[in-house]
Amino acid sequence: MRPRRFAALGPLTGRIRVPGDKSISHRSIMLGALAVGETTVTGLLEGEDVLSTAAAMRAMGATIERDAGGTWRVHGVGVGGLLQPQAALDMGNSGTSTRLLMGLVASHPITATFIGDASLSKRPMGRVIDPLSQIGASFTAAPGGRLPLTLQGVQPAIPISYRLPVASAQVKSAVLLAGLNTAGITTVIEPVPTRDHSERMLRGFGAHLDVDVEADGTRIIRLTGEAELKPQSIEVPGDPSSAAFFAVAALIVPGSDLVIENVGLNPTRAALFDVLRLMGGSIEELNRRDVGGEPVADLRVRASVLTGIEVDPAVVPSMVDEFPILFVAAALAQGRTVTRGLEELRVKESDRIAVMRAALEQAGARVTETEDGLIIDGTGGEPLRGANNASVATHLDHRIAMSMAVAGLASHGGVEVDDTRPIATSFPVFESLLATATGTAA
Ligand SMILES: O=C(O)C1=C[C@@H](OP(=O)(O)O)[C@@H](O)[C@H](O)C1
Ligand SMILES: C=C(OP(=O)(O)O)C(=O)O
Repeated sequence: MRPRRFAALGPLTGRIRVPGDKSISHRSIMLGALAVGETTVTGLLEGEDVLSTAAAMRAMGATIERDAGGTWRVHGVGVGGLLQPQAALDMGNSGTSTRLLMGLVASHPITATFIGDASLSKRPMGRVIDPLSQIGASFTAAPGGRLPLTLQGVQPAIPISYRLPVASAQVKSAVLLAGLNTAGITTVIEPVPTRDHSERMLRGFGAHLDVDVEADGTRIIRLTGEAELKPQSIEVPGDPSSAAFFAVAALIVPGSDLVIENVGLNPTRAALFDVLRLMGGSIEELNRRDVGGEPVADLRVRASVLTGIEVDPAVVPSMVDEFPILFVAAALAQGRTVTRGLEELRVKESDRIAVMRAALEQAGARVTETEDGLIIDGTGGEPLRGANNASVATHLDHRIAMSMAVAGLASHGGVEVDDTRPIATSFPVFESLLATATGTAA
């Protein structure tokens, strides 16, 4: 454990740049590892989750290297060319690595064992075991469909048409990635749209993929299998899910005026910024442009008086990882914020509804937990009391650790986070950027 106390550090000012998008970074490595030739990636997130993906793709035959200038070079094996890994694939804390790689392995004639840390070993894998069993892969898993899990892939695999029972980009992506090495057309029917990086990037790498949108918004995604992927040169935009912590910190710490550069604003990801604006947050988009086929802007965020709102459950998939930090904003807002439709938060790195309720209460916020969300009565801009002497429990969850760190910045007594190590899974430079933005760097 590496505990740290976060207390008021003064306003956040100047300009910062957050690391590359985690979802796009995972996919850059995976698709590069399946292309024939050299894919180059700049701005890759060098967080533990993405490094777990890279290690696994190496173990299955790809060559993946970082040059001195920070560019990553991936030499792929070609679709169908993944090799049998010689040891268990350690996925660490990363759900995305596990579920997407299960999809890849499922349509190759290889067997792989997936292991992970205590948090990942509690997370449900049945949601990918189900469709991947339909294509013909077989599984032995710990009770409840959890890790450790051994997957025996199949060749030839059966092309399926699969309707997603949960709104999950990971499940969608697992099925599509399995479809890459499956003859025929693999179809995913997505009643509620989720992040579309897999679709964009599969097309970018030259796969044949069509998306039809029905009148009610259902998306029908068809991928033609036995694809030949062509190597790409990828520039990864900054991660909106990382920018979120600094955006909320700048809104709630009086006197802040911060520019966060190069933030990816794909509409399937960026709903937090819209919700914060609806609450009265001053978030301006500067220099809107395109980076690697994704919309990007610099965000200028100024301290603001926030007002509680009812968050429309329809936006949940477009900000699914941002609720912990939204709860912190709500705890400092004037009036009540109501969130619903968050049941998926209970199966992330921790049960993010229950864990944030406990942590925010400990810091002095007024919070009520419901089955599928939190109701928060904010302080109206007054700092929180702080967590006194007890540290808040983060349960190996990076987003809880960073959210409660930000809560500490807007508290009288500070907030001690019990373990800051998990922050390195998605945002290894979080603490150093915080020091930069608050002018407290050594
Ligand atoms: O596809 C992805 O890259 C991700 C999808 C989301 O998970 P679910 O698909 O399980 O909602 C998200 O929480 C995760 O951080 C990254
Ligand atoms: C849920 C997350 O990631 P993963 O599912 O990849 O562990 C996250 O980063 O908040």
